[in-house]
Amino acid sequence: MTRPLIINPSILSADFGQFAEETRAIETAGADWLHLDVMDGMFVPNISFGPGVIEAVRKVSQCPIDTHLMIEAPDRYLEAYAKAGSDRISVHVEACPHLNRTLQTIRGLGLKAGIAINPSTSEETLRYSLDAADQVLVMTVNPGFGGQAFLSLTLEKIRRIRALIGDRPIDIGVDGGITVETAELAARAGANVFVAGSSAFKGGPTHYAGNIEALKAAVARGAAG
Ligand SMILES: O=C(CO)[C@H](O)[C@H](O)COP(=O)(O)O
Repeated sequence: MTRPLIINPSILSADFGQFAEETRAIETAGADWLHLDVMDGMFVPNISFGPGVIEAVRKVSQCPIDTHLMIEAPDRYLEAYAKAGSDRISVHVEACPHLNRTLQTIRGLGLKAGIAINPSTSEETLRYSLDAADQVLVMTVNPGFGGQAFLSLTLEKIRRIRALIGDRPIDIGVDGGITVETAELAARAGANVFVAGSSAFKGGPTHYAGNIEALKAAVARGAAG
């Protein structure tokens, strides 16, 4: 099944001192969704922000908000991130012993449910939860920090996940080290949602439209094979 190609800038790479302006600028530049990276200093070795920031983004943007919880025991916070204005929430397979239940809870809150998977985790961990998911978010770096290099070993995994999904209406996102070059490779492998931090925000607001246009052209080339 063909899914729409989505450019999903990660707010982690925005200038936090100009948060509202940055959010508006990246949306005006052509962002399809906005990706909000929540880090707890436990599941990943970095701390980012909590529901207050999602609420602030919701106030200034019409874009779908794609919240990525890089946290331990995410069930504790699903309601808070839903209330804050998320449209989609992804949790890590590595942080959810009862993944199917967690995904059902997210859907029960009226949101799309996503499963994020680390580079060293097998795609087999997804098999029995796919029917409860709307998205698989393939980490193409080890999560925790922006600006890392794309791990090419994940391309084969994207292809395997695409096969595992079959014709179910599930998006495959890629997250980490997404540039014009790696976005094209990931699209060719079967991804259709592209989280871009550094490459979307590089050069400041006057470059955002050009950055997003270049990413859109790259993923269209990749998807065309
Ligand atoms: O989840 C993430 C890191 O864990 C981010 O989404 C990632 O930071 C994207 O940034 P970049 O495009 O610079 O790699």
